[in-house]
Amino acid sequence: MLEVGLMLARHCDLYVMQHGVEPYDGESLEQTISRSRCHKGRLLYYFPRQFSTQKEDGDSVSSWCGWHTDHGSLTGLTCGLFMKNSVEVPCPDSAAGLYIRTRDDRVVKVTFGEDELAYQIGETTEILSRGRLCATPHCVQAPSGANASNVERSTFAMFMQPDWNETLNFPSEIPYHQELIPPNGALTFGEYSERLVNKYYQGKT
Ligand SMILES: O=C(O)CCC(=O)C(=O)O
Ligand SMILES: [Fe+2]
Repeated sequence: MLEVGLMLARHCDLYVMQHGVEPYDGESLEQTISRSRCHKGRLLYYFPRQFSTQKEDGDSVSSWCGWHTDHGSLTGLTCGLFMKNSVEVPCPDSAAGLYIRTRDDRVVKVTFGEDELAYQIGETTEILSRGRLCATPHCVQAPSGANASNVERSTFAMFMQPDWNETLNFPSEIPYHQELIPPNGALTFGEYSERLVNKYYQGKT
């Protein structure tokens, strides 16, 4: 997944340069990802919907995981695996699964097979590419209907991100989290991540 992610990162760099951003002063996505030892692989597990404590989300598109963007560089994903009572089952509801919001504001269901990988752009890439690449808003919908009971979902996500100690030079114009960036625009990815976590969980900056 990392190997393919690096190939994609190379294309992202070319795209960004073609769109008028100079070779990033050593901040190429490919190089940043390739020298990082800070990627995170996570096996994600979504409980059957009837165990959800959130009642208000009903049948919404984000009933399993709310709309968000990932904060790293690139996220690699495998397709969701659905299980019922410990046995793999076909997805019982064609509306269930991962959704993204496109640049032109359409909500699109992401479909890909078990021998394929999907990649999403993270916020750090949006910021460092001066907005030429956009972080991918996404959410996950739980299955509904008679056959959805006891159905759980698992998938694997690899969050590719800069090294904790990598200094990132943030541009003066950034689309979000502006208040987290010091006047000289320089923060390590670790400092940036900690500021983000404080912002989300304690309302501190
Ligand atoms: O489960 C998925 O397909 C997406 C997971 C996700 O968005 C995340 O963990 O950040
Ligand atoms: Fe995500």
